[in-house]
Amino acid sequence: KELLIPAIKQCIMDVDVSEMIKNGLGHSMIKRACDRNLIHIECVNIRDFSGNKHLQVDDYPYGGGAGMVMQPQPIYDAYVSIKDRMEPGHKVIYMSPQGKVFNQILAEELSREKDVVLLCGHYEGIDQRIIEEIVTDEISLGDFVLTGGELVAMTIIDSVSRLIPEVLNKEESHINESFSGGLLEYPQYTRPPEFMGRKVPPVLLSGNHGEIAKWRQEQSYYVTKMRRPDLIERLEAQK
Ligand SMILES: CN(C)c1cccc(CNc2ccc(C(N)=O)cn2)c1
Repeated sequence: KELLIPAIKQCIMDVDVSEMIKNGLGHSMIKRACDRNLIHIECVNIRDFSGNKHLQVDDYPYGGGAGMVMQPQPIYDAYVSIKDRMEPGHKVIYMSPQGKVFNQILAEELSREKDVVLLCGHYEGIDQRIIEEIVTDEISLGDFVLTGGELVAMTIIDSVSRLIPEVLNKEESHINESFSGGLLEYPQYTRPPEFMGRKVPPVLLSGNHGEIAKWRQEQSYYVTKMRRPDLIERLEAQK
């Protein structure tokens, strides 16, 4: 049964943070998807494989310098403890500032994978040899540094899970279509019709669905042009 469950199966991470991942992902969408066996998330603690009584998983960097580096052996042993339960050819993704910047296209690719391992490093990173030995892809959320890769893993889990069929209910699933047009979202309004003296654009109250769709397309294009002209260029390059 467990092997038949698609999508994200394994997060390899540090001991004191796996609770954060489980709790952080406890919120409704992910929990509901797990309960319905649409996704399966397991956390493996690298510290359980440290091999010494101090549960040490990091060490001083060769060549000196500040910070600590995670040793290769505990990570390797943690990976070996799960790899035979994974689909052959599964990706092992290491989250680091040196990785490929994550985006919706990459999220969609990952949502089609059966099994994915997310390797969360702490400290100043992990020994290069474990990257060469087991890592297939490196992903970054952007140009900033976190204390560990766990929050990156949670972000990837959330953005990928919501793309898996059936995870979002029918109301929620329209959201994917709007972004996947490559443009940013148009402004959204709901009740009341006037708030703090600000009215809802009349077209949205007109019931004229053709006009509404036209207004939304114009707004998406305008918002994108103003805030992310790079996305417009990318769209035009694709034509
Ligand atoms: C060299 N160094 C500091 C480092 C190297 C590897 C992992 C980590 C763990 N922290 C992370 C991970 C990812 C990101 C991101 N931008 O996706 C930000 N921080 C830090």
